[in-house]
Amino acid sequence: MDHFEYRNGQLHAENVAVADIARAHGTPCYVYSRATLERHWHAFNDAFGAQPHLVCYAVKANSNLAILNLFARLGSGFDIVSGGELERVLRAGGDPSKVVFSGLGKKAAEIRRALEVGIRCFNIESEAELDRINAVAGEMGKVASISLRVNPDVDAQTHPYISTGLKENKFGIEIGRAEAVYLKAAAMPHLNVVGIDCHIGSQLLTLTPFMDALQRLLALAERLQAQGVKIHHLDIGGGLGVRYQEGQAAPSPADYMAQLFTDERLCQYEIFVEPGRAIAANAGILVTEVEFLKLSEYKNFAIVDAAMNDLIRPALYSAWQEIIPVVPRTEGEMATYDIVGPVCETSDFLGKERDLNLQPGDFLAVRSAGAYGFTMASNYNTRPRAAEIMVDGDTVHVVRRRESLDDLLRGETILP
Ligand SMILES: Cc1ncc(COP(=O)(O)O)c(C=O)c1O
Ligand SMILES: N[C@@H](CCCC[NH3+])C(=O)O
Repeated sequence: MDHFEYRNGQLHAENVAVADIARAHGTPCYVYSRATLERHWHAFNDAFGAQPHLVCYAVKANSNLAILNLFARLGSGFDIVSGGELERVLRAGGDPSKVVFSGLGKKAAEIRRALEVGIRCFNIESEAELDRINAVAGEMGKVASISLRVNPDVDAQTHPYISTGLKENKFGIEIGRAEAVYLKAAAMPHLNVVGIDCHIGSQLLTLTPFMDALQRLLALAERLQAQGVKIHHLDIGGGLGVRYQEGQAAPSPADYMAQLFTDERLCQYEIFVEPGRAIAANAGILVTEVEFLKLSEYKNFAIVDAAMNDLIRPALYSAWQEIIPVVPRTEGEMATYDIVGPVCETSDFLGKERDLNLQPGDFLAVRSAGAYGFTMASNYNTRPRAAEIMVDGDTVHVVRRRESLDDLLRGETILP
């Protein structure tokens, strides 16, 4: 259970009772395990053995500075999608020369800043972006290292909202056009072609789509090399899924790499990988308190103090995440509840039809909440965002305090 385990009748995060954290720091709060985060990062890094590679942690999954700093200390690279994420990486002590910049709407100012600090590579998503990066680099008297994010038209077999590698998706450059665009890029004075990039989607539980995409990338790389465009690295993106639910099977990073490297052509390139969820999801929980129980003959609701503004995945993708009691009751009855928040939307639920033995005041933990939890949180209904807490062995660190109402209202003005 990844450093979140029941001991002495209650849930622990590493060596600390989660109920003690909830009482000391209030709910809702996110609780992360340092040991789990580091173990997951190493699982990716070690899966490569002696193969030249760079693990570029996808910052969007969980961008808390303390987490980025842990990975920076391990020598990690980072996959960013905005100037904001770049500043986070820098502030956390990340090495800009290990940063790849993805995303399809890079603004000139963001490109300028990335060139100024010397990132490793821009993953370019359109021909227009090629022109913009060439122009900005030219103004600065620099040469930008680039790869094209290729859209291989492969079905990632995941939720349609997080599939990115089909030709109808907005991402990347259609693979049929890629060769022509590469030749154009290679001729631009302020661009240096260094790699090929691809990211077909998130929460993939089978390896076949990754293999299909890889075959297309390798074939493209061969065609480009034959035309004198030197390809140094292949960036295979992120996307490896995790087990959210009992009975789900997710390939490990080691399984994933073993499968990819069955094609030996891969060994001639440096391999970049951009995992987010597979590193962070099961390293975090969202802890919430039951405020009220609302019972009827049709339906039981447990109204809790976390809501869709804290964790939007259930509302947005009908995502299923396990919900467990922090201190399981030894007396009383199980009942079937929808676990809902206080937000004024019917889609505001964390889980539906869960069998739990509950009383008001109980703490619940939503598991697998370390990725795309806090980073997707909002202030909807003028709700302050939750605290983020990192457990490191016996020690509890508040790595982001709960927002205050002052934080929330800052910057707004009324008319004179
Ligand atoms: C370009 C890119 N790289 C990496 C990731 C990280 O994906 P995941 O969290 O599924 O590993 C994403 C998000 O899907 C992405 O868009
Ligand atoms: N936000 C999504 C994943 C999207 C990945 C970003 N490209 C999730 O919570 O599952």
